[in-house]
Amino acid sequence: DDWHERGAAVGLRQELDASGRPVLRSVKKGFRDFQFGRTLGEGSYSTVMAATDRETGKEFAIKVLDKRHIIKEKKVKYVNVEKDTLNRLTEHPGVVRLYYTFQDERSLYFVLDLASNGELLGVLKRLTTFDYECTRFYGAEILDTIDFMHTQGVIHRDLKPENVLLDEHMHVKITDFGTAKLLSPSKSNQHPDGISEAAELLDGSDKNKANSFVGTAEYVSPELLRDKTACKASDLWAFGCIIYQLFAGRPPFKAGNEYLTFQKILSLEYGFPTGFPEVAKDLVERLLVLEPSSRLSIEHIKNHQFFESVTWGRELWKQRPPKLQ
Ligand SMILES: O=C(O)[C@@H]1CCC(=O)N(CCc2ccc(Cl)cc2)[C@H]1c1ccccc1Cl
Repeated sequence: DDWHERGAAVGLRQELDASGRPVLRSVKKGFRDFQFGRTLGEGSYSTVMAATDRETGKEFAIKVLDKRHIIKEKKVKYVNVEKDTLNRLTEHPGVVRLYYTFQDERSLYFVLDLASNGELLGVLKRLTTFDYECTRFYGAEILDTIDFMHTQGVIHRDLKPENVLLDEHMHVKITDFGTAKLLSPSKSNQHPDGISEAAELLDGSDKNKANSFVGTAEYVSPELLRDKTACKASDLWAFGCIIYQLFAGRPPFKAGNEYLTFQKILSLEYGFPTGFPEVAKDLVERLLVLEPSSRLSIEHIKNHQFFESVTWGRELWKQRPPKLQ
């Protein structure tokens, strides 16, 4: 892999074995190779720290998990899901990249991209709401990334503005895949081809349905609440909530406590504030639909009038993001 080439290129001291043959070892690094900096975020099972590679000066975000806590809370499965998901989702600009992992007796470490402009939620809170152009641009980058995840057979299951990070150029980097659902390879790279996709959605018998996990109250889908199953369309429900929130400055379903929020979701109890753009309203209304198979597919969302002027694909990520004001 490129770590060896990189190692050779920068002239790392080359170990030689007894007979003088170069010992090829992965240039994977460990705790001592980094200068740890500020804490970027605290999760229930992890802490993310900024860290600089002492040798190259490159900055990373390192997610640190305490083994004892993970084992005590029976979350070992999530650790492996996050690693396997990130390893499957390489090479897309909208997904935070996992360079490598390492461990010591106490902790596990994930060496990730540093998205230096933090969470989309933070920017939204500072601005209160996004204008049409910014909502369309960030909505497009998030949708393009969801499309990539789904074709790779990954359902994120906890999409929300806190999990949409912004890199140094203000492009989207989606993170936090510990609660993702990896579909079996057969169900991965298909676009909604009608029969099998619809069947997977409708009869709920498909074994790829997730269970025993509920995302963040405001963005959780009705099917997850009703029958504890998540499917690709569950990410599109969350996408609808995010588009609504960028324009309205708050999520569509929010009540005094989780139970009341769940009730609003299951009864589709939400409204649009005055001034909510009609075209965006139409899109959101076709995503916040109780029946998952009746929600717009990604292709239909891309062709919706709201995204009329967007050029999808690689071009999207080469554009300079609109000024957030
Ligand atoms: O899959 C891997 O990359 C290695 C394989 C070898 C290994 O021991 N681990 C750690 C396994 C593990 C997972 C959870 C806990 Cl709480 C403790 C150990 C894995 C690991 C190391 C560092 C970070 C994450 C993981 Cl899953």
